[in-house]
Amino acid sequence: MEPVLAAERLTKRYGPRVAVDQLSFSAHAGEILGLLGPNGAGKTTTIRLLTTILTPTGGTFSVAGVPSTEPAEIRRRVGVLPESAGYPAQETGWEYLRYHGRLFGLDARAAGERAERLLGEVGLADRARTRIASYSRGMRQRLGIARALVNEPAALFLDEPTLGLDPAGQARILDLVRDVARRSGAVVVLSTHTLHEVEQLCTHVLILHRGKVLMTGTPEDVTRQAGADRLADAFLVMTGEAAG
Ligand SMILES: Nc1ncnc2c1ncn2[C@@H]1O[C@H](COP(=O)(O)OP(=O)(O)OP(=O)(O)O)[C@@H](O)[C@H]1O
Repeated sequence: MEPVLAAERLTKRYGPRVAVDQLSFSAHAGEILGLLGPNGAGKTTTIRLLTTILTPTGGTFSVAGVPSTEPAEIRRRVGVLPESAGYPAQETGWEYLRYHGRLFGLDARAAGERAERLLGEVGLADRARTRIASYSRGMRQRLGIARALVNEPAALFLDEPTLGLDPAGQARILDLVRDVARRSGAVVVLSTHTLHEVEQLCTHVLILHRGKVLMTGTPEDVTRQAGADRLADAFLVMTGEAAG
């Protein structure tokens, strides 16, 4: 089976600083890949490269077989919830999603229907016609995930999707991500600092440190390879060793 997402020595430099250093990995349909790493490890830069917001300084990647040399085509196949998304407060959730559907070329009716369906999928059907200004943070995050799904992407990127949410809000996002991966068959890549979230949700993990891949595999593989009992301990062992 061809990977949906593949990176080969993907690199991003800012002057002398290497934010992402020869990153290679692949992910297949239905996988949920957790990007882990301490602050500054390169998680956000990786997501920005793979969604074509940034241009690599080295290496290549592909999404659903489309090479990184065709960024416009990649953009049609990816969805992203950025680290801190802004929303038009005066619009309703439905208007917001319909607008994005139109941007991706749906006609008014199809875009309206897509908006309706997605709002249902993320548990916002009853708030479809209220202004985003009245949405809680958790609701906005779910709206952001719906927006990222408007173009039915092959790869969905979520940058710290549960940041700042209470435990119930976090659990709701995790259930939603699991549902999306199962229903759509998309590869989901999410960055997080919450290790128990990764243990509960991710089929694979990629641990980054100073822009390099320290380890990759299933959460169980990574835990075992680090000689730890829990992923959290494995993470500390690896990033601690690498830093020391
Ligand atoms: N525009 C930029 N100019 C210069 N350096 C940058 C820029 N963006 C990121 N960096 C550097 O690249 C490295 C990786 O940053 P990145 O934001 O990708 O890390 P991260 O793993 O997402 O961190 P966090 O967990 O804090 O969000 C850091 O050293 C950061 O300072």
